[in-house]
Amino acid sequence: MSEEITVDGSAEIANDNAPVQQIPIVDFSAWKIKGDLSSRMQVAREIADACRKVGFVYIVNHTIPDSLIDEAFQWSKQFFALSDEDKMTAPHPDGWAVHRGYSWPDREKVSHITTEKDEDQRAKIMEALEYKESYDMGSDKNSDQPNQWLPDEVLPGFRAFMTRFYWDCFSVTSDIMRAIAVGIGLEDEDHLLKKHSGHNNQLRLLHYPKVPLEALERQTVSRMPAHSDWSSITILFQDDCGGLEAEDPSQPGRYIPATPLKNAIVMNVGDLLQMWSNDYLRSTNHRVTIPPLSTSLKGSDRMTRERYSIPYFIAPDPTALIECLPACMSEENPPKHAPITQVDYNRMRASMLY
Ligand SMILES: O=C(O)CCC(=O)C(=O)O
Ligand SMILES: [Fe+2]
Repeated sequence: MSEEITVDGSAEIANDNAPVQQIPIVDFSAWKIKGDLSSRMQVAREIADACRKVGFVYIVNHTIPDSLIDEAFQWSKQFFALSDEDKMTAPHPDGWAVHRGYSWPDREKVSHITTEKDEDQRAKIMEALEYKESYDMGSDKNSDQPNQWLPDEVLPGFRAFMTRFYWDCFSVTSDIMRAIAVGIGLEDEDHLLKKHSGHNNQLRLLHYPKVPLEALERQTVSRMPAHSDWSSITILFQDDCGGLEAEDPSQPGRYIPATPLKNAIVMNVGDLLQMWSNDYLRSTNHRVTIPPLSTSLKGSDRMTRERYSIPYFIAPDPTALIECLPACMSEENPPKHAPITQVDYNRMRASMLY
């Protein structure tokens, strides 16, 4: 038996005191059956529970068809297979203010915002080459973050597909946010969603090229250093390479592999939802490191596999105020964070990235 903290910060007795060792899997199919209130509640509770204990959850039987996910990865592969010259027709603008377009290897510095606490490790992370390339997109209606599309003749159909995929991702994440709202006891399932028009989200294609395993082992090269996301929530699709890991909140410094599960959504809580919920839900640190099935070669010839992933970050509208939800505070558990707008929080975090 152990003491557990409830949504308003009071304590209750619970049986489950086992160390968190894996990322829970939630079957989302019952959420879609509108009349079935008790099954919907069960899904909502399972997701909220995972967000509280681990901050990461696999969601299966969601509404994004497998064929669409496959197609997204095919487009991503085609994009990254373009010549450097072609990719550079849509470069990430200088500076941090616009986070759109193509970032070549080591351009974006997640090391600058790493959550790694060990001093020696931090020093290594700062020196390592961040060997990933990315392409970021958003809503065409977001004038603060203008898209950097490729000229259509460079990859015909790419823009149309990605625009559609962006809104399909928003549709499923809207449902996930509704479930989270219900799961943490909010009366209005749209409460969180009301601050999210969808125009401030970010769809990102990521490619981690193959790299000598020794370079990752010696940490002269990194894939993605440990960090938290500054979204409300993030969903992610990944190929079968592996290497994504989430820090175990109950054992800081210990990482749990987010082993690829075909077509599952990997969902994680971002900093904003953690702040909204007064730290009840966890914005868990995560990183991309050596994939488990890395090599068939020997010595310095050993190569890791290349890896593709597609995260989608949900953010509230820029002027939305992130302040503690009344349901998540009490006299004994007052708000832990000063209210802040999305745009201010984003500025604080993004300004260190480029
Ligand atoms: O590539 C991945 O699996 C993780 C990406 C990620 O954490 C991010 O872009 O914030
Ligand atoms: Fe992340």
